[in-house]
Amino acid sequence: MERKNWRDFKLYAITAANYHPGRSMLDVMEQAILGGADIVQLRSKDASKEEILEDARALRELTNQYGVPLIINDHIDIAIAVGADGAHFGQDDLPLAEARRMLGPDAIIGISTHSLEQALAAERGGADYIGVGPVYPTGTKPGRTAVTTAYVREAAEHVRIPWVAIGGIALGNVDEVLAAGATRICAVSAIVGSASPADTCRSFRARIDAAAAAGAPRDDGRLYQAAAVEEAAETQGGIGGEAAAGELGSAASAGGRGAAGDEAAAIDQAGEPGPFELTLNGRRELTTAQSVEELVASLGLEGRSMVVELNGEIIARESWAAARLADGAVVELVHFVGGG
Ligand SMILES: Cc1ncc(COP(=O)(O)OP(=O)(O)O)c(N)n1
Ligand SMILES: Cc1nc(C(=O)O)sc1CCOP(=O)(O)O
Ligand SMILES: [Mg+2]
Repeated sequence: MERKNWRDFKLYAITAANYHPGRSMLDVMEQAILGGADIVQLRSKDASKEEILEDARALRELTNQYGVPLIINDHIDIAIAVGADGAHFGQDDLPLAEARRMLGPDAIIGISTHSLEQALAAERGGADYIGVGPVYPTGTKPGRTAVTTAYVREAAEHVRIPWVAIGGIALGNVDEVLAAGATRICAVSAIVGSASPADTCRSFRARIDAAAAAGAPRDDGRLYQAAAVEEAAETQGGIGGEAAAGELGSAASAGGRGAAGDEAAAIDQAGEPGPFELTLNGRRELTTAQSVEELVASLGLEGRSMVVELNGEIIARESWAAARLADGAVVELVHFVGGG
């Protein structure tokens, strides 16, 4: 499995067995990876060292299978023993220089930070990435003071190494964190405690990608958001008017594909709809959604002001249920956050 540069990670998933009783850690993390988590951390606070080692070995195998980096929280010896890609430390853990000496120059070393001062010290100290949080109060680390999106804004402005927002982040507030400048998101309970970690990760990825694309220029030189608003206004008589300049929009890579005739739903031999691949905002995704309406719902975006383009054509909202998705469909979603 080809590995991408770990620095390009967007969605960081962390284990927490207490959030998924009755489901195995490996199954939950595999679902998270399939949904788009592109870095994984083993964080185990209550298990014995032996159990953590066993989990670490199993997770190493799984992450190797998918070419996803594995980070071990707290236990540097276990990180070394299982050949993890790196380790994550807290402010009161091993000094960074010592961790580097033990793990070597190629290891990914992360450290939690709760203020800009700590972030800049981590940069100087040789951290490869930092955690920025907890952005919101969270039951996963109860009693910690939330740093709020104010620290996210500071990190966006001043931190030069990769950083990831963490703490109380869920689909209901992730847009706010992205609007504050985060480009990478880490979630524990929202992912592993979800009924469908894969769908939740897909939804996170769609929001992260959407925020990233909002300011990116298209091939035609226009901003995605501006172009989508203009095109929607032309096609739908003004839906784009719902979005105000400067709002967080979402969009996708350029280019539609295929004709409307390709849009029949994928049905497997047994007559059951099976997962198939589409390109969603420039990313190849697996989905079982059979229509635009189902896709929007699977991303947790129902009720949002949104423009949908399918294979190069804008689909009016009243046609979402009828607009069938098929293998190879190219979908671009532009949703608008806030009003006025
Ligand atoms: C990505 C990421 N950020 C922060 C943390 C928290 O680590 P730490 O401060 O060591 O606290 P515990 O996780 O050990 O309770 C993290 N694990 N991952
Ligand atoms: C493990 C951890 N570290 C944090 C930090 O700010 O350093 S916040 C946090 C908990 C994240 O879990 P959830 O996504 O369930 O809120
Ligand atoms: Mg720790």
